[in-house]
Amino acid sequence: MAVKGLGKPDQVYDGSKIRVGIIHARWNRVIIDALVKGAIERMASLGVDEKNIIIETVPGSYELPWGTKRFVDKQAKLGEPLDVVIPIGVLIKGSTMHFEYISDSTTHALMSLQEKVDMPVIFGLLTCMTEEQALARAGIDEAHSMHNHGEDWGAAAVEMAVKFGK
Ligand SMILES: O=c1[nH]c(NC[C@H](O)[C@H](O)[C@H](O)CO)c([N+](=O)[O-])c(=O)[nH]1
Repeated sequence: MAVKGLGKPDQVYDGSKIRVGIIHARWNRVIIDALVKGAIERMASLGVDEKNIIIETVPGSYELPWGTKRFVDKQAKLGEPLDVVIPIGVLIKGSTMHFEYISDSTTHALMSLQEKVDMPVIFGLLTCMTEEQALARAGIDEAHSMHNHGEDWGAAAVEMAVKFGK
């Protein structure tokens, strides 16, 4: 019996009235693009209009917290406020401690950002020890051994925006 992973939603949420921001890093781009595609496809399947999915990018995962804050502010100023935002980044362990410092600091910053922007900030940061782990979690490894985690993030975004929206 599969234990790990996102369980079935308690109901199917209608995303037709929400606006979602996706802000993604550009490091490890092949994996990023698969995750973003998975999130968009899942949100579209839940009724989110593709014109209500706004995409922004930053250089790397370390820039996600500040970039997300400014992205949310910019959309509000444009009169097109977001209901939820999905920062997406892929960190892959290298031979230094860079990975650990960025993973830890970015995770904490994204968690606390929710209070500042007063909206759900979905955790779309993959922190992987190997490239194979990252490919698998984007659903693009040879064996297709895992589902695309971007789909889970898209589903979480719709649920959190619909359930707890302002
Ligand atoms: O998004 C990532 N940024 C990475 N570094 C760049 C970092 O996020 C910043 O963009 C950079 O330090 C400039 O601030 C990564 N590594 O270093 O391995 C990585 O794996 N993923």
